[in-house]
Amino acid sequence: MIKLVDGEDFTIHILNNICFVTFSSPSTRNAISLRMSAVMQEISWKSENNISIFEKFLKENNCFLIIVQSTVRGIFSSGGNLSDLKNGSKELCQNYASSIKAFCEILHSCSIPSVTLLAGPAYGGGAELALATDFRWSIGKKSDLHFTQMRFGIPAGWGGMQRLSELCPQLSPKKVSAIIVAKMSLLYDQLIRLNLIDRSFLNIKSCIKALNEWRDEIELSPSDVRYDLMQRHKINDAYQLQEYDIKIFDKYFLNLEHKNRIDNFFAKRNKNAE
Ligand SMILES: CC[C@@H](C(=O)O)C(=O)SCCNC(=O)CCNC(=O)[C@H](O)C(C)(C)COP(=O)(O)OP(=O)(O)OC[C@H]1O[C@@H](n2cnc3c(N)ncnc32)[C@H](O)[C@@H]1OP(=O)(O)O
Repeated sequence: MIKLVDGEDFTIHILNNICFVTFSSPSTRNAISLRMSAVMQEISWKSENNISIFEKFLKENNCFLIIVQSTVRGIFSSGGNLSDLKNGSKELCQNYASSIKAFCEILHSCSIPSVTLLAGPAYGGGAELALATDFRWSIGKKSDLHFTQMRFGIPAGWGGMQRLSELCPQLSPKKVSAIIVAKMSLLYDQLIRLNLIDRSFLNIKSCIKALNEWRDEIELSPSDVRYDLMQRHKINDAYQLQEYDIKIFDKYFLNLEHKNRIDNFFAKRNKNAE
């Protein structure tokens, strides 16, 4: 196991090519503290070569998947740490939201698939954190997202409003504003209907099994094709994306690896038929 962050309530480590971002603060129901945001700021800061400490860590340790999870039973996160925000001065809290936002930005913009494991509800900024990853998998059916920010008189500040429209085109910017203004919740069944929850599991064991299978499939894929495919999301223009897809298909079609894999397919089939 290789660790990047090793706090009592917030850790980031890589095990078997999977990076686990883990929140473990039962006493605050996994509220995101000022200290956690300071760590996020440090690891999200991009140096001269435009790569953050977090991305460097992922790259150097050949990470295939990023998992964001909670070890606190029954909840993903209660969002911003309200005690810290109540007691902290404006100066102390000035980088709080932008640091968490920068970390969320890396989760969905980096070239490694990311998934949040939800085994309970998320509130306010916790819901935004859950929206930062590419996928959301639910363990059980209690993974509701509660947009409670307006209870405290603020809009969502960690990129969650844009992410909602991005992940779910039927949630127009106007609909998202209405959700936030009215402190609405998106309950499990709605999240399924909106495709905001991608998979559901009865228990953690079956979820971990699926994660490991996913990891294995990624490892089995040819690394150069995988690399090229995982750059697609950086292209926003539809025409340029079409051109890119044609280019990478032509690059690999009937090359040695492609031919070998076809040979292996037939060899395996013939062996099974014997
Ligand atoms: C700036 C951030 C902002 C954003 O940008 O979006 C936000 O995130 S605003 C915060 C949004 N969060 C919420 O609206 C959730 C607030 N909390 C609750 O509604 C409830 O605590 C809960 C999460 C539904 C859990 O309820 P329950 O299981 O009944 O536990 P308790 O209420 O008794 O809480 C236990 C313990 O945890 C502390 N706690 C809970 N949430 C937070 C929080 N967000 N920040 C700090 N501490 C939190 C709570 O005070 C209790 O502590 P003790 O009283 O010391 O036991």
